[in-house]
Amino acid sequence: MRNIVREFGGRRVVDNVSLKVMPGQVTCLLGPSGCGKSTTLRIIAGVDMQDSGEIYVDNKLVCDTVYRVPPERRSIGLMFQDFALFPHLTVGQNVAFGLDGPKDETRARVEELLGRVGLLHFIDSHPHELSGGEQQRVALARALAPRPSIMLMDEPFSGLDNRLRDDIRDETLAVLKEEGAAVLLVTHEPDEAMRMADQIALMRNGEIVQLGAPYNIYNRPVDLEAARFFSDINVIRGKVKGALCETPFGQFLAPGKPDDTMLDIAIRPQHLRIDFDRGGKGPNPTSIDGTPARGVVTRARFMGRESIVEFQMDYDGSTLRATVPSVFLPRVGTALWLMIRRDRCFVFNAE
Ligand SMILES: Nc1ncnc2c1ncn2[C@@H]1O[C@H](COP(=O)(O)OP(=O)(O)OP(=O)(O)O)[C@@H](O)[C@H]1O
Repeated sequence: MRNIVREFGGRRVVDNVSLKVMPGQVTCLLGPSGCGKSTTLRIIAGVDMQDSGEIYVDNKLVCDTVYRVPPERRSIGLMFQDFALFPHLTVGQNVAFGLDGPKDETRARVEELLGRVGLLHFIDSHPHELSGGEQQRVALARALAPRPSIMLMDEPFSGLDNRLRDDIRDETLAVLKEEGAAVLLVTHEPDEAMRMADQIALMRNGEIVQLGAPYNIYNRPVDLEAARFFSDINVIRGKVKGALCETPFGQFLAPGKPDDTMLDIAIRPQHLRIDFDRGGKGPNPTSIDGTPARGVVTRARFMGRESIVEFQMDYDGSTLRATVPSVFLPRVGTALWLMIRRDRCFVFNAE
């Protein structure tokens, strides 16, 4: 899609979005509720129309503001959260629904897909005899049956309970990869995007603010909001002097930033280092971890795989949060020292 714009009542809901989705790849359109993800998907599907911009499938124009290929001829498969299987048709008939070739070819394709999602034995059952997760897999088989070039999926797993969801995500991903369609999956859950995506398009207020592989989006967020979208984050503010940012945790490199610029140093809770108090003193500063700052534990919670410890910092009374693997539960009131790994922090202009 190129320069897609969509307005409702003068408000830009999709703001100049360009995006390319490659065959055999899953792109996740990720963003908070209301940022315009579903509208984007509906425009690609052809059930809504952009105010400007173009859409191409396999390099052929399918829609601009004057020319428009109808939805059913766009070679696009759809799967939504409230995927409804036809209740009066069998599982096999549901999957065969969009196929119009010779009977034996249709039968072979239906069996191939049901086999792939592990439900061939349900071919003559009716949807109500299947669990939610099984119905979901039938819906996937149905959407993929006509070999669409593009699969559009809008929060397809949100109706499923948590434990089921992980398995279905993995299975779905395997089937999508085998079929080789270009997949655009809408989700507001970072975990889902990280799990599914080859490429994440992070969307905010109708715009794609960052596009990249999950690793890069997580480790090189464009701004504080992008960082915060993926996990809890601590922010320490500092002021630039001579390309260095002064903070209670020592200096951070701030190349190219003019003096007196206020910066936000952002650090995820798992990247704070905790050390013990030695009669009012902390560990010695190092080039990797900088200067330690002292805080007092205000809360400590055991979460199973990790523990979350909250500190009130001596330097300004603000709260920082650290996660530590396994069981480390300091008592409330304990003084400890925190350090920030230089290679794990993000430096942004202050908001
Ligand atoms: N037909 C419409 N008329 C007017 N406003 C609309 C219409 N469709 C969507 N909107 C508005 O556009 C904005 C974006 O909606 P959209 O459904 O694309 O967001 P979303 O990112 O998919 O959110 P969610 O995850 O909650 O579904 C919302 O504020 C919504 O109210």
